[in-house]
Amino acid sequence: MAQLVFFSGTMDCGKSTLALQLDHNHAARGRSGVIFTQRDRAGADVLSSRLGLSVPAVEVSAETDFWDEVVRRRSRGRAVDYLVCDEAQFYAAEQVDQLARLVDEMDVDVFAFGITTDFRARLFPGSARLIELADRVEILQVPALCWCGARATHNARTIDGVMVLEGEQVVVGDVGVGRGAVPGGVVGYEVLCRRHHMRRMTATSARAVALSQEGLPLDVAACGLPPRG
Ligand SMILES: Nc1ncnc2c1ncn2[C@@H]1O[C@H](COP(=O)(O)OP(=O)(O)O)[C@@H](O)[C@H]1O
Ligand SMILES: Cc1cn([C@H]2C[C@H](O)[C@@H](COP(=O)(O)O)O2)c(=O)[nH]c1=O
Repeated sequence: MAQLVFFSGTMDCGKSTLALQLDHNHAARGRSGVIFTQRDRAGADVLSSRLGLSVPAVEVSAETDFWDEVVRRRSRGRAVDYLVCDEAQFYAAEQVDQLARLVDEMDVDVFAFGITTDFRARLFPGSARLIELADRVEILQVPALCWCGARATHNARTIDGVMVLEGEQVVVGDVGVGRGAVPGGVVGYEVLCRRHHMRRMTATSARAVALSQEGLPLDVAACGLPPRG
């Protein structure tokens, strides 16, 4: 029986890499799939992983109807056994409904990949609907890490290096500083554990605190402050 599976996590935890691996393994067994993505950092019509692999993909827009996409391909005689759907956090709730319908009524496996929450720790619409509808939500096995060494569970946005909690929900960018831009400055992202997301403590700000405490009779290492680098 086909399934709707949501592989979820923070930025930079290996989702796109896993998407490419799943596609490879299913294709190797003669199954026929279609790869979709939206707003990949590498540009339109491509699914890219930070490990260096990228493949052509169908760009999802607000007009995309997944049901129609599959019907069109099948009516041309092409098999569609599964869909790989990357950056699914950006999909509309109705598009996730279409994916669930494809699983139930056309027996198409859907493997969706996306970040759960935005920089304010609020669910994206696509992720919220996937959590509501998926047969399974899978958390990736190799965790991305916060600067303190704990598993990263949240995504922080920085503008000119400073963590922010205001702004548009969608700003394409990468972990690290300086790979996206908004009118107010240069956007970066950093993955953090919940404790440090709630304290607005990025690696940079934690290092600044550590420096300001230098010379105090405090065991800084015991406080879990980040290494200098
Ligand atoms: N140079 C590298 N060597 C080994 N692993 C790397 C390297 N660069 C990135 N990675 C791995 O790739 C992961 C990011 O993969 P990617 O699929 O692009 O993430 P996501 O789609 O979740 O944002 C990192 O968590 C890390 O494990
Ligand atoms: C937290 C957050 C992220 N984004 C964007 C930034 C990236 O372009 C993607 C996530 O891609 P990844 O392959 O998982 O790294 O989402 C955003 O638009 N808004 C946010 O709040």
